[in-house]
Amino acid sequence: MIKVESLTKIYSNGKGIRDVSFEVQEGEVFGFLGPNGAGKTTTLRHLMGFINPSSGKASINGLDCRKDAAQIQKKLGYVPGEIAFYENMTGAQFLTFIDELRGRKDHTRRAQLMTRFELESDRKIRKMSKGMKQKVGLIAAFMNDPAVIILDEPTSGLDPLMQKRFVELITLERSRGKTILMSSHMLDEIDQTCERAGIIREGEIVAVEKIHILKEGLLQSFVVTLASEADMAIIQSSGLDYTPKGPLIVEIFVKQNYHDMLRTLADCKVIHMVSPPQTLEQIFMGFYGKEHSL
Ligand SMILES: Nc1ncnc2c1ncn2[C@@H]1O[C@H](COP(=O)(O)OP(=O)(O)OP(=O)(O)O)[C@@H](O)[C@H]1O
Repeated sequence: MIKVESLTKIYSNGKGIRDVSFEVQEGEVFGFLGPNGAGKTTTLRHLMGFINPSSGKASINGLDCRKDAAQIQKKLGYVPGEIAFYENMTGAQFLTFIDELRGRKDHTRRAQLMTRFELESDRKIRKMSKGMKQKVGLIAAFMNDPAVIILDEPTSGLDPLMQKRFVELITLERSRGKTILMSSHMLDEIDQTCERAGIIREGEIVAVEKIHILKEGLLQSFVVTLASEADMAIIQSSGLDYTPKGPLIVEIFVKQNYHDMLRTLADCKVIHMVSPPQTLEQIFMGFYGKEHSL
């Protein structure tokens, strides 16, 4: 359905993407993960046909993303990373304008999406926060009910409740057989919505895998507060991978060997223990070792 083949774009400053290849199957929700500046937007803009590649190609449903850009853009739902609107329109006026451009008469879906995202549709766009504009962008992309949707960091600016509503929307659209490609720098979000993901780092794809396989490589950390120096000594002689974080605090890194950590901690008095949310960084560290962070 979506096919990216050896796509390369080198900007005049030498930055860009190199030899990027991946495929998204029909009906699949595919995550495109990478830190800021990794090349996500550049790749997605090629899919929209906005830029010429230095080499390689991209296609959607057999159509060439550059040559057949107009045809692709008409059918696709797209939320860009930086959304530019007609600032003097209200949210409702903008959405009506888009519907008119597309010749769409049935506004039921638009109304449902406005309710889902609790859009204050009478507010002028120039007076909207980043999160409010993001909601308008999401509604505009989904209201046409497109079969293929490309989302560039779709939840940036959204508060946790709206992020949850977004995840629910993707789950619903997935069950309706939509093909979705979404970029993110947050593992959690991709974990909740996608079956597979590609990871991009410094312009190059480093992995394309099912999410559960990516997570198997995850280096999970636990920050543990111990009661005494004697407990610290147990950790020090345990063979566990850890970093001291304070006089009686350690961060223990685990890669599937949870039982080793639990056995060691069973001999200690643990005052407090927390596992910070899993990050993209931890996947990289799991794959390449702690010295190769992002
Ligand atoms: N028009 C441009 N001219 C020159 N360099 C560019 C241009 N657009 C992007 N870059 C550079 O190409 C690299 C990839 O940028 P890109 O915006 O695709 O990354 P990204 O993964 O989407 O990151 P972000 O989440 O920060 O937008 C970065 O080093 C960026 O500075």
